[in-house]
Amino acid sequence: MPTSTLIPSSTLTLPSPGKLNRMLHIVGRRQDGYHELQTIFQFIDLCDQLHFSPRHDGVIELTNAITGVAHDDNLIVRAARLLQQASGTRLGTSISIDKNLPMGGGLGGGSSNAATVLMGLNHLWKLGLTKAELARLGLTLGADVPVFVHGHSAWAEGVGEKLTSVTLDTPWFVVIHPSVSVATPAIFQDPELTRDSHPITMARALQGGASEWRNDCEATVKKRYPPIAVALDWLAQYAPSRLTGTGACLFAAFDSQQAAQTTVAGLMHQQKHQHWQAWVARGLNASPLQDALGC
Ligand SMILES: C[C@](O)(CO)[C@H](O)COP(=O)(O)OP(=O)(O)OC[C@H]1O[C@@H](n2ccc(N)nc2=O)[C@H](O)[C@@H]1O
Ligand SMILES: Nc1ncnc2c1ncn2[C@@H]1O[C@H](COP(=O)(O)OP(=O)(O)OP(=O)(O)O)[C@@H](O)[C@H]1O
Repeated sequence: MPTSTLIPSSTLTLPSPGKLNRMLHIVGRRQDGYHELQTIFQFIDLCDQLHFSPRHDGVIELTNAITGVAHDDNLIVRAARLLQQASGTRLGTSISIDKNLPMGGGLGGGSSNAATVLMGLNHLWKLGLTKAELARLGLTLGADVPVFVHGHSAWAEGVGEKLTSVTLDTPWFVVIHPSVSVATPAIFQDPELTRDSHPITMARALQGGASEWRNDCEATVKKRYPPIAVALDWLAQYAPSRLTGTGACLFAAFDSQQAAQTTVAGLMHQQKHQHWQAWVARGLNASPLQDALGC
């Protein structure tokens, strides 16, 4: 690429955090097949990093491919093109990514990348769209995009787009990926999935607290993916363990960083689980993306 197509001195690096569903109830199914949820989202400090270089020539390109995702299907490219079309800007961008979040892991990595692109390019291209407008655009890319635009821990209803900010405890989490890949659509299509949980109020959900929280996808995911059941049981020896989204990642909350690190260190010594990935991550109420953009 000739360097003259880049706009000088305007490169930007922004974080793209993961999320956990601290609880997830499925309370119904819509005509279009999507499910009505009640969930509590919390961000974690495990992040991808996106690097943006705006361009004069209108081209949108991701300069380093993500294995297994075609360039034009990548949510990064799709989000940038969507915003370009919606705003009518003639600017483009080159984007590169440092990928740290496991794909298809229930941490919302693809959705978070899309939200970081919408927020980052709205800023770099000086478009002036509101968060509500960006969230509406983002929802067409994935049900989890709006919460990453919203940028605060939230109680969510609908398919996850009706958001109310909440303030949660911010424990240290152990997050485990038991190295299996879960297909989200297959879980939501499973006839045995619990999809008739009684709706509860936000106040009741928050009062219930961590020990009461459950994920309605867990039974179906455990049945279809036995290694996830093994990992949930392993982690439950140390603290109540739960699935995030439709998995494959699962997590447990600890009071201190050291307690979480000791648990991960114990896991690393177990030969039979060495193929699992594990992280210690801090729960956050404000998204690092909002902090980076100062909003
Ligand atoms: C389960 C969660 O991770 C909870 O945060 C999300 O709701 C999933 O969000 P996502 O990965 O952004 O999901 P999408 O890419 O929008 O949808 C993937 C597929 O999951 C199913 N799906 C997703 C969300 C939802 N509320 N109901 C559904 O039935 C649909 O079959 C859809 O085709
Ligand atoms: N930039 C991207 N990063 C990750 N996955 C992407 C991206 N673009 C497209 N995808 C596709 O989206 C799928 C889901 O990715 P993602 O990491 O968001 O899943 P997830 O963590 O399970 O999300 P959720 O919790 O929202 O279900 C991937 O398997 C991949 O095929």
